[in-house]
Amino acid sequence: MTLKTHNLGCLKGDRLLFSGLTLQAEAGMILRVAGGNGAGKSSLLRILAGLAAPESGSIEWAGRPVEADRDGFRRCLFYLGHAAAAHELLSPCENLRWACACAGEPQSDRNLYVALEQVGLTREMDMPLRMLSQGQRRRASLARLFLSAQRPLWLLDEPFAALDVDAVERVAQAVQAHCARGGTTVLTTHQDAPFSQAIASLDLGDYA
Ligand SMILES: Nc1ncnc2c1ncn2[C@@H]1O[C@H](COP(=O)(O)OP(=O)(O)OP(=O)(O)O)[C@@H](O)[C@H]1O
Repeated sequence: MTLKTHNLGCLKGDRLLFSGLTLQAEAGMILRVAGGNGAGKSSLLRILAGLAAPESGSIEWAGRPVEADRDGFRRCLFYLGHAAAAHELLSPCENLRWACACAGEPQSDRNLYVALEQVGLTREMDMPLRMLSQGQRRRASLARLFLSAQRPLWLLDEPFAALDVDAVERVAQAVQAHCARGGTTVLTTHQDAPFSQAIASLDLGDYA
């Protein structure tokens, strides 16, 4: 399924971050949104996820305007924000259980364990989040990638931030596997995207 935007514009305060943004991300595609600090990458992903309204323009998913079926669109997407929506006093396992339940996808203990295993967090899975390093916290939020195969559209804001080489590799593989099964991924990253295949790229600076 394809995600398209037409002439999207984003205004923050009195600053037009970008305008006239027309993009197309098809099934099987990884689209990297690039741009300097403050260019509006997170703002764009929040707009694509339906968490903020654009100043202008429109968004289409699978050939239909997203406003035509907001709930259906929401069920198709997995959005990973820059800052983790997680509780400091809960463990990675508890946070993951809670996040999946809130998304309407309660998971078995076994599934939670396997997802946390994928991000190398089984030793820390029952420790309060506040006792974990930044990279371990990021791994904890990324565990949801491994429980989101059925959501065709992944919108990932800085998925590689704070991760070590091993975790970057695991996440890149998860994204590639998602696209190999026909999923679509739009992501932001400041580092060279560590994919073994060529990916599409869009520089927000071109729309400033
Ligand atoms: N409510 C607001 N009012 C005014 N400006 C805002 C508001 N929210 C965000 N901004 C500004 O919008 C700009 C874009 O922010 P955004 O987080 O989308 O950038 P980014 O490209 O993701 O940056 P980074 O690479 O640093 O994460 C920033 O300059 C930010 O200060």
